[in-house]
Amino acid sequence: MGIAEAAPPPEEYPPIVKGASLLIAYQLKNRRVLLIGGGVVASGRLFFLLESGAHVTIVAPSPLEPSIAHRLTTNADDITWHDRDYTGRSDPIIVDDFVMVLTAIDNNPLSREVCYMAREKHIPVNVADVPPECDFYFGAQLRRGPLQVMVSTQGQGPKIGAMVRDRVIAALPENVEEAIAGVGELRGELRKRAPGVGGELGQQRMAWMIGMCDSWSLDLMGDFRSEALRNRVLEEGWEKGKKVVGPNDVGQCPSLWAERVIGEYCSRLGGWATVCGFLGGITVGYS
Ligand SMILES: C[C@@]1(CC(=O)O)c2cc3[nH]c(cc4nc(cc5[nH]c(cc(n2)[C@H]1CCC(=O)O)[C@@](C)(CC(=O)O)[C@@H]5CCC(=O)O)C(CC(=O)O)=C4CCC(=O)O)c(CCC(=O)O)c3CC(=O)O
Ligand SMILES: NC(=O)C1=CN([C@@H]2O[C@H](COP(=O)(O)OP(=O)(O)OC[C@H]3O[C@@H](n4cnc5c(N)ncnc54)[C@H](O)[C@@H]3O)[C@@H](O)[C@H]2O)C=CC1
Repeated sequence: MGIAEAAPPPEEYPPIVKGASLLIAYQLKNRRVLLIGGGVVASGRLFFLLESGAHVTIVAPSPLEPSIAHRLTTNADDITWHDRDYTGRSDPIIVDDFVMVLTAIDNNPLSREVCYMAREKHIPVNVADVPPECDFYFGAQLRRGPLQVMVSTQGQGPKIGAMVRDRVIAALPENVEEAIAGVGELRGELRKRAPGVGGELGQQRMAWMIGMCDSWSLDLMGDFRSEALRNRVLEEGWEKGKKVVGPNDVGQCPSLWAERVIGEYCSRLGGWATVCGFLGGITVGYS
């Protein structure tokens, strides 16, 4: 089929509205990052860098912001600290040795100099005090285990970004981490039963996972951490014609009403399996 034939009518494509950032989840594990500055902003940068598994070289004179001093003791292997001012082009520490450079100093001209040094070497740079010189911005973030959300306002309203982030936190289901863990394990086992990359099988795997996620509410997907339930949906669903099986098909959840009314008791009583089984007089066959 030719490209023209396959393409839907142009009005179905969203228009391109330039001026956005590219939001990506950058992998920094064991990569070396240069952080210049030791104040409040640097302390926030350090936290996120350490959580991402980076090795951070800090250049900043004493005294450091207290949380940075604390991380030096708790994460000694992940941080190299040079207790002095960074001097720009004349400094023995060169940007070439890092995959990313961050400045968080109260010195605009030096920040710009570091920025140009990094640009010359095509190393991505964030300059906290000079937004136009940033290759990337930080944003307001939240993390629940594997779940991460970042809000960006294109440099215009960072505090609004933080306020929106707080609303997202309030709207998150309590057990979203469990749901992700459950779905992660289900995907892993599906891959074992149906290995391989791409092709028709890949399409079928993806269609089945999408169907499963659509059929199970976020509140219930944590139950996929049960091996017995995973086996059951794989046996009764995937193995039988790639059929999507919902919670009702496996006696999992009577209704959204029940979900609301008894949800809070679930953890105490050992999870939805116990509660749904008890209410419906059903033995669901897993714990
Ligand atoms: C461009 C960017 C570059 C970058 O830092 O990457 C940048 C730049 C600047 N911020 C400044 C000020 C403030 N920044 C915050 C807060 C945050 N700023 C963050 C990101 C960003 N800030 C990037 C754009 C993000 C986006 O697009 O949304 C957050 C989201 C993430 C983080 O820093 O980790 C974090 C909230 C995190 C949280 O709460 O969790 C507050 C509020 C507060 O502190 O409570 C204020 C005071 C209020 C105000 O000024 O609005 C100034 C000084 C302005 C001046 O001198 O007047 C500059 C420089 C300038 O604008 O020139
Ligand atoms: N991106 C953001 O979220 C925000 C950015 N800013 C900007 O970030 C900059 C830093 O803010 P803060 O951390 O609050 O300032 P701060 O005054 O608390 O810290 C500045 C740090 O830079 C260090 N420093 C100064 N010259 C240095 C050099 N040559 N080499 C190494 N370290 C040096 C100081 O010793 C100090 O540790 C400010 O210029 C401000 O405009 C401010 C608030 C928020």
